[in-house]
Amino acid sequence: MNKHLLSNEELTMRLRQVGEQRYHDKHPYHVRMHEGKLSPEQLRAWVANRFYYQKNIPVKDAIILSKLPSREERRHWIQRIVDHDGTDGSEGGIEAWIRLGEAVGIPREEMLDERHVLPAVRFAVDAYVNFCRMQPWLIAVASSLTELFAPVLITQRIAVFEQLYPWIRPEGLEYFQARLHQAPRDADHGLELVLRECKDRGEQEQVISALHFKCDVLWAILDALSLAYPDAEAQR
Ligand SMILES: O=C(O)c1cc(C(=O)O)c2c(n1)C(=O)C(=O)c1cc(C(=O)O)[nH]c1-2
Repeated sequence: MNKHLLSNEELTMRLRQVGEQRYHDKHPYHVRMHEGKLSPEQLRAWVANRFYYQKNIPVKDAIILSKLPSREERRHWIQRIVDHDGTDGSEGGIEAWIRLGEAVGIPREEMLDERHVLPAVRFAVDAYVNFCRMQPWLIAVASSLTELFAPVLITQRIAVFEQLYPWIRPEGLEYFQARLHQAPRDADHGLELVLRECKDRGEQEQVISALHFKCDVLWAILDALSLAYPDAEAQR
């Protein structure tokens, strides 16, 4: 059995492999979204359900914040909460996602009252928050590393929405534009912490498993959407 401590390069490669194999861009629902094949109803369902993920991100980041061992790391991490919850004069990601909802035709109150949120989406997102609640901070931080893979995908998504879904009002894309600089910054910090703090091979394997778990959360959200909003061809 090969139990040596992985080098930073090796660990980074193992983490990237998890994304290459299991990130949600490979899910059929997501593939169809990026091929321009989702119906307006399917796209609205994705936006309304992803809102439950978005609104819980700062909650799980507050949980991680409370566990971080140093002032320096908390100073860094708190920015994630500000990015989503906003501050005076800058509304933040949750508001931007509500506007994305409006831009695809979902009234604000329908986003806020969660009427479109599927039970399995709720369970998947709650599992992510609870994972971060229960696990040591290093493992919780590692579960956020799907953000390593998000910038490429979000860059594509902006172009896809503009070109293949021209009925989406352009102001809806502001959320994704903001993530283009927030996500790489967050991913770099998360990866730096993981590489620096993993002390043995056991911990290294645990952070890889945490990323695996997180990919499963994102995958399960899309499984739920596929079941509730099947393709027109599949219904025939
Ligand atoms: O649209 C996407 O594909 C996507 C993916 C992810 C991700 O990989 O978890 C995040 C986001 N967006 C995102 O907007 C976001 O704020 C975010 C925070 C986190 C996290 O786990 O802390 N992931 C993601």
